Amino acid sequence: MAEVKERARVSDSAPQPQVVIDPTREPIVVVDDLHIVYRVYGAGGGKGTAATALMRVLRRQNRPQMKEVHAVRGVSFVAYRGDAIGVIGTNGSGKSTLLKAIAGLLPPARGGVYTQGQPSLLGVNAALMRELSGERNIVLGCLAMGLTPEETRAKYDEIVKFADLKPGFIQYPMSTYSSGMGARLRFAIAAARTHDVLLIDEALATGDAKFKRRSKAKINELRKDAGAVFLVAHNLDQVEETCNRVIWLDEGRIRMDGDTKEVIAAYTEATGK
Ligand SMILES: Nc1ncnc2c1ncn2[C@@H]1O[C@H](COP(=O)(O)OP(=O)(O)OP(=O)(O)O)[C@@H](O)[C@H]1O
Repeated sequence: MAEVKERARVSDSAPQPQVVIDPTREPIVVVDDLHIVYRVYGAGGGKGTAATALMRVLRRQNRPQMKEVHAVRGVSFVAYRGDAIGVIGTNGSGKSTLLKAIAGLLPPARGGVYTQGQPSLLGVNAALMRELSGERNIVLGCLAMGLTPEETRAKYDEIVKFADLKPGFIQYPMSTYSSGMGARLRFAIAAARTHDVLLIDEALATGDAKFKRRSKAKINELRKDAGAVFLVAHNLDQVEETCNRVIWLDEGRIRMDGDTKEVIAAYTEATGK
């Protein structure tokens, strides 16, 4: 496994660490001074009671106030071919936002994301159709990922086997699945093809121990062909087992980026988790 150069730990107020470029490896994702800002309309206008609404009318504030949430604040790093990067941090530190931005689902307020190839975001909320059967979702999911009908047919059995649903469930609507079953099927579909950049957001959190073991093996397999894999997870064991590098986000900024064991040790010490 290629060595990832480590960056120094920084305090909250200090500027974020310099990006260390490794010219011997092929860059797959370049994130350059990325800022993501959400705009929340209606925020800051009190508790939304009739009285506050009346005040707004009297003050001729027709539009509710808008609040900005600066979720990612100047994040920069380079992910190289073969990297499996765990993204960790406390609730609200910006992990999911960073993944969505890499997937191209959120426009940067400043800076940019450059990827080699097409990023695929595999999240617990991945867009499968709840009212359709698992069977139909496999076919639609594969076609949506760009597989041909022949490739879809060839992959079908492997997907069903990997999802390992209870007998018969593959013909039932996904609305009848437990959250764990849905997550397994989504993961199985996404794992059916190789991805240039694979982004996994807590997808494995709902699986049982056996599924977690199998999905870890699958991620390692995907890693061989993928450009880079990103994994957001609260379960540090899972990150430790799967990733060769970890980015620790703190209030939208990179606190540390480097070797998995060292970053997790520093994070555990700082947060007591
Ligand atoms: N759609 C949204 N609109 C407004 N603010 C948002 C939205 N999504 C996230 N945020 C805010 O952006 C910040 C980062 O959220 P994000 O979900 O990226 O954090 P996270 O590290 O993934 O959190 P968690 O561990 O709880 O999943 C938080 O302050 C959150 O409240």
